[in-house]
Amino acid sequence: VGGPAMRASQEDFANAMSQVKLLKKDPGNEVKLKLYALYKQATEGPCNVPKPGVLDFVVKAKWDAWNALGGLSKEAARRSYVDLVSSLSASSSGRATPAADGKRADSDHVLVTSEDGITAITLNRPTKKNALNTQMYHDIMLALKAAGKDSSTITVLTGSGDYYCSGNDLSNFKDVPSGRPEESAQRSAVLLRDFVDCFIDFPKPLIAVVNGPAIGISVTLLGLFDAVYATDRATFHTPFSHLGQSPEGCSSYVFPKMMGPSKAAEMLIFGKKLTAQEAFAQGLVTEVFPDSTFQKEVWARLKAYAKLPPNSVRISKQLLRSQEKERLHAVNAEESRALQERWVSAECHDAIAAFLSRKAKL
Ligand SMILES: CCCCCC/C=C/C(=O)SCCNC(=O)CCNC(=O)[C@H](O)C(C)(C)COP(=O)(O)OP(=O)(O)OC[C@H]1O[C@@H](n2cnc3c(N)ncnc32)[C@H](O)[C@@H]1OP(=O)(O)O
Repeated sequence: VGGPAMRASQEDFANAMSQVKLLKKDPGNEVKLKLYALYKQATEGPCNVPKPGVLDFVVKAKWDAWNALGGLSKEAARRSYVDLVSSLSASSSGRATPAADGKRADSDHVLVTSEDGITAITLNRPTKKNALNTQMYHDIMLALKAAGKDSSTITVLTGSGDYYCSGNDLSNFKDVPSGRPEESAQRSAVLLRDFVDCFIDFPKPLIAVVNGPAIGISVTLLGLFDAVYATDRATFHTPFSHLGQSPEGCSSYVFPKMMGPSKAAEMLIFGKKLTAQEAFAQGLVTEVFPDSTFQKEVWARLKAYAKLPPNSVRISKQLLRSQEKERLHAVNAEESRALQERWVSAECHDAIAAFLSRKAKL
């Protein structure tokens, strides 16, 4: 990614730092900690100052928030800071926000819980079928960075409501400042690459609990998970050509290896939607469960896995991934570059416009 995006981002960052002082409403301690952490990460990089004593509550809370960002790049931290300030400014001034549903986009859409050795990240935007808005990409990255370092043995991604995830929020395309589509496409490509990198580099077992239909990027990423458990109600759909786009999530490399080139082409080029059983037959899904017992059976299984010795599990995961890591990063970079071009194409614009004007549905 070239210099212009970086310079623009630094300018945005400086503006956001000024804006934060003008907020009319106090955003609350949790948000203030998040802002502090992102600011430190953006300006100084990962936290490497000694951990303060437990009795020094405020300093400890700040340190924890900064430390939780792990190795998040300065650039990604800057972007998250800018997005967070912009959503706060919008809500404090009553303006419409970039979020597709008109509400403030914040971590309410990505819930994180940690229990029984399992950190669960839940996509929680059921009214939009858990479509991923920009803030959610950032929140998932933060959640993964934290989960990679916490004491849990395994990490789970799942959805709330009837969908697992309907993929990229197509309304993200509405937020392009007029006259700057190339810049916006470049920013999105950087975000996409950073986002997928977090899955490639995730250091412990990552398990998808696919509670319903999955579309787009939520399907392609499954190739980077260590196990994928699906309800028999789930479907797997990657309609990239219909949207004038191209595959991401390393699927252009992982899917052909996993299911053979022609089955991968049916999905990734021609947009064939798979049932859960078909996805199982292609190796994309590890096991399919009846919807009526899905949650009970899967969580019982996960709790048993989470009792395994965490270090052993982590080392095995890393060994399995290490052979392919470099290649996956290269594929991710290439796919992100291709999408950057697709996003400014007429084919893509027409498809998104059709969805947004409700002329098209998958
Ligand atoms: C950093 C950027 C990275 C980008 C990476 C590239 C990623 C690519 C992809 O993920 S491509 C896949 C994109 N997804 C789609 O094309 C799905 C679009 N949605 C639909 O076709 C349908 O909504 C449906 C099939 C998911 C569900 O249909 P139905 O059961 O009839 O429900 P509704 O259509 O009424 O949906 C309810 C509500 O949710 C909104 N919604 C659903 N999915 C999305 C979405 N992906 N983007 C935006 N909005 C979505 C839908 O508009 C409805 O909203 P409303 O109630 O009308 O306000």
